[in-house]
Amino acid sequence: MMSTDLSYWWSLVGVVAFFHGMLPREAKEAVSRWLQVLRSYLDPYIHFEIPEFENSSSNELYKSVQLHINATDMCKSANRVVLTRVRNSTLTSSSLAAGQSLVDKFEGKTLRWKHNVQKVQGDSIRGRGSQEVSERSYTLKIHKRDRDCIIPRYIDYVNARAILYKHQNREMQLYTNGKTSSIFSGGRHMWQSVPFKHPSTFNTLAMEPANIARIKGDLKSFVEGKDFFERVGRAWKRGYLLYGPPGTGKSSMIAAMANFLKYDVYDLELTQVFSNTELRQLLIQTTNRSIIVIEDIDCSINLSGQRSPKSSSKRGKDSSDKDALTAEELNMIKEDETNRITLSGLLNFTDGLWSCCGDERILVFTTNHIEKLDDALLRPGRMDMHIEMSYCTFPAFKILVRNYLMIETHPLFPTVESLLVEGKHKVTPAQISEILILDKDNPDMVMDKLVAFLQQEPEENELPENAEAANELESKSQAKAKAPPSLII
Ligand SMILES: Nc1ncnc2c1ncn2[C@@H]1O[C@H](COP(=O)(O)OP(=O)(O)OP(=O)(O)O)[C@@H](O)[C@H]1O
Repeated sequence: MMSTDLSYWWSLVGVVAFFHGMLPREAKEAVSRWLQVLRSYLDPYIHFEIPEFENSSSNELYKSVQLHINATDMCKSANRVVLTRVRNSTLTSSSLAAGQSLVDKFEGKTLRWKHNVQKVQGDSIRGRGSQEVSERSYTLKIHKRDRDCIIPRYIDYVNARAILYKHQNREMQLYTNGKTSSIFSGGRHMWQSVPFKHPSTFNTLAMEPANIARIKGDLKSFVEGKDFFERVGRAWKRGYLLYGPPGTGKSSMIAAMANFLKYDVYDLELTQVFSNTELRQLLIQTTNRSIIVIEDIDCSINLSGQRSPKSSSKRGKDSSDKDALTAEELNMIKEDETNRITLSGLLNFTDGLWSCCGDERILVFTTNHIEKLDDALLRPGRMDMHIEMSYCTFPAFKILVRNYLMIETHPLFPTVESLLVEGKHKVTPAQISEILILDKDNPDMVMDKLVAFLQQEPEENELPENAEAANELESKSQAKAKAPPSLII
């Protein structure tokens, strides 16, 4: 029945089109209007117009579509692409050339984007007469039956992709804390930033490849874990404790994490923070999707969590004996506690009430001496993953050689391997890097020097500690790391 109806309409359209050329102008226009109505009635698709408005916030959706088309690499399948700079941004993005269309898939449905560019006469500018300007829009073509079920979700998806694309292509920032001297801001604790351009990545990090894969996997599941964290009622944050001797790549690891996630880095200098209140003031200013770093946590400050003997003796009474104190003395103690930075104040941000301020935060603590850390910091739930940055192993050495000398193998590799495995003395990736950087164009000379370095007696190669001390430290560290584990690598 339906097909008979349609063929009837189509024959009618054919007849009208045949006589169309012979009609007078008014009749032609009327027929065109009639044909348009007919076409939209018969067309099973609906066309959404998304125009770009110059200097208007209402073109946000147009921008989002453009970024979404970039983010999904849809442009790769187009014949003609235009490179443009996204307005009010440093981003360069490719967009579809005028008239080009592309297909997108969402929840199993097919959607088609078309880019329209039309030249029109614009307003006169400074009396120079009207100018030709381009009016741009995207048309989204979608089957009428899918309209209501997917359009809201699809537009949310396009916007989310655009935000992600912008985030991943923006300039990252490295923040450090300081105090303003302005009398107006009353010496407020603030962050100052510089662009963050550290070249370290997970490809340049010398570390056991399996460990790198685990850390990358952990970070990935963290960023994709919004729903999970909500479901289990935990703050969307993750803590990493990096420990190991100097020069084993703790700072390089932080930079690699930041580059992998495209997160800003807040390098918190704890020695410049004097109370829990100041610490709170700083931490609530940090933005979502950032890494907050406290380096050398063991020596940043006394984080024992105990009241300082000085303040206790000043009051002449033990603060734990609170029943024996007057209300005034109790107030003084309370005030003193807020005026000092304590381990519990810091931990409040890792798993206390304040841990929920902001989303997608990563906390990284580093230390050269895990054995010196307070057990409270190592308890499960505090730092989710303990990562040991160790002396150079042979697989890690191969990564360094590949990066510095661009070679995958060398006749001296077995010698280096046996020297590293023998472990007569332990060398850090930093020490090896210092030799590998000598001459990138002369691998033979560099490898000779490296073997000579590894064959030196331990005391000759300027290790910070002798082998015995290093071993002792390591066994203490291992004992500490075995303490109630989070995830230990
Ligand atoms: N695992 C590593 N992979 C690649 N390069 C490394 C590694 N470890 C050290 N290096 C090299 O040594 C330099 C110093 O390393 P880095 O500062 O990351 O060590 P660290 O463990 O943070 O040291 P510290 O405890 O003294 O801060 C880096 O700039 C890098 O060139």
